Amino acid sequence: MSENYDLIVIGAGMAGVAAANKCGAAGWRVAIVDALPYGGTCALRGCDPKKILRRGAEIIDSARLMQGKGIDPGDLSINWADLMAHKRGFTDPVPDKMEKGLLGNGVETLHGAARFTGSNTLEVDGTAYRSERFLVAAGAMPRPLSFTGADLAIDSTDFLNLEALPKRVLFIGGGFVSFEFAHIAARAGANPIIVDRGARPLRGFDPDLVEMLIERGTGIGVDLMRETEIVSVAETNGAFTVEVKSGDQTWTVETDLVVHGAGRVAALADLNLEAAGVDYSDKGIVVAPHLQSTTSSAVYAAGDSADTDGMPLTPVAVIEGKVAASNMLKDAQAVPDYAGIPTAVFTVPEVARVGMLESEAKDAGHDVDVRFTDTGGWYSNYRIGETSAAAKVLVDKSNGKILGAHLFGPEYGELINFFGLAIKLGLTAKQLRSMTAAYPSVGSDLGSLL
Ligand SMILES: Cc1cc2nc3c(=O)[nH]c(=O)nc-3n(C[C@H](O)[C@H](O)[C@H](O)COP(=O)(O)OP(=O)(O)OC[C@H]3O[C@@H](n4cnc5c(N)ncnc54)[C@H](O)[C@@H]3O)c2cc1C
Ligand SMILES: NC(=O)c1ccc[n+]([C@@H]2O[C@H](COP(=O)([O-])OP(=O)(O)OC[C@H]3O[C@@H](n4cnc5c(N)ncnc54)[C@H](O)[C@@H]3O)[C@@H](O)[C@H]2O)c1
Repeated sequence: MSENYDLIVIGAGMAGVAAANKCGAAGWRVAIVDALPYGGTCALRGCDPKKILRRGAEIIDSARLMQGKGIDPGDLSINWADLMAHKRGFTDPVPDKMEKGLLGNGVETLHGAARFTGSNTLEVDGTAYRSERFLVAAGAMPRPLSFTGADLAIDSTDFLNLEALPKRVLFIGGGFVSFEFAHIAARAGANPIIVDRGARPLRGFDPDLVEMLIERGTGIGVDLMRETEIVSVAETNGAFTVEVKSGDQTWTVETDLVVHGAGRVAALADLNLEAAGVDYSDKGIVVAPHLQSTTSSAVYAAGDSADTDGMPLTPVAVIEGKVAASNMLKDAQAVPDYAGIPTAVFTVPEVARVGMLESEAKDAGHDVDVRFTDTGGWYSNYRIGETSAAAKVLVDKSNGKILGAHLFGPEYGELINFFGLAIKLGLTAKQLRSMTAAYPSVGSDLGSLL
């Protein structure tokens, strides 16, 4: 057994690295361990590579929107292999860079799968370690699916590494992963189908704007089957027959690829948390609001593997990693501030949200002024040929404060950040409207939305 550490961090993703760097820089003896190359989901298998592929889709879409308006898209197309190489130009250097950054902060970097052996001990591929504290930042993994042939579906990581994109692609689930990837696939020449068991996909987003997104998707060839369950998947000669069921009707869909977009669960199964006396569920480690395990004082958790009020998103993972680190360093009980954290589904165009949904605001008893605007005809959309765009801003009538903002349109994934800041600072709609934006920028539409 090696000597005592102040902290061992499990998982070198956004949450783990933020915490390890902070505690290492503060002079603690810190080690971090990952079973995979350093970088975690966001940088290697999620947000960043996804948005590089999306760039290809944006260019195709932008050119098509300008057809007959001075641009001839001709046979403009995505070269999938080259786009993938462009993606690897970003992802390949990440593990080295991240490890160097950690070493620079005095953090020891370990490689292998960690597994608890007691409340203050764990082993990494057979080597034992002891620490005063642990931060579990192990992230999430695709939810195990139980229908026959579920193992024939590839996951989001596999999709982001595809060497070639086949023509027919079926996505299981109507969430972030399926919508984002289907929008990329359609612009790359595929015919995507999204199969969702619910009546309303992207449930965390404004239903009116999601319906506009679905209609926009239909226009580019993204099909959606609602209230439809997957019964089974079977493979014959490299193609797949997917049996689906809606109500009492059952039918089959032929496809070349099946992609898992049916949600993710905390990646805790291999950690042997029972040995450390740590309570957990599919949502993550059960923690107090200050991110300490409710059943083991030596263990903290952050990011996708912590069961908190924060959504499983990168900005949340970073905030939680930093707050957990600060609480451990100071023996304090600070609570992460989740106010005003925006989220976007990076379809083309994107749908974005910050703060409350209209239904949440009304259920919470707010007297809500719902300011809905169809911005499809506005200058900023006319300029680029987009006709499908809208915004819904929720203002509390009692004090003028912004309760929520919901946007669907090009560049609105940037515009949403202004609303996030306004909600975090508790600004009123009038105060936000007092901002002067560069003109003509999408930011200059803000005043008119309020
Ligand atoms: C396809 C996709 C796209 C996404 N796009 C976005 C986006 O655009 N914006 C956004 O905000 N969020 C996005 N997300 C979510 C975001 O990636 C996650 O919320 C974020 O990366 C979580 O960070 P984390 O540090 O909690 O976990 P992770 O980054 O997943 O890191 C966990 C690490 O722990 C390691 N690990 C697990 N178990 C062990 C063990 N036993 N021993 C050693 N190491 C272990 C794993 O190998 C992994 O590297 C996306 C997710 C996916 C899947
Ligand atoms: N842009 C982003 O921020 C971004 C992008 C991708 C992923 N993520 C994160 O990753 C998480 C996982 O994403 P996701 O898209 O896999 O999940 P999700 O939770 O967004 O959506 C899953 C969907 O699958 C449906 N579903 C579940 N089981 C099903 C089944 N058997 N058959 C048919 N439909 C089924 C659900 O009803 C739901 O609509 C997200 O919650 C998000 O936090 C974020």
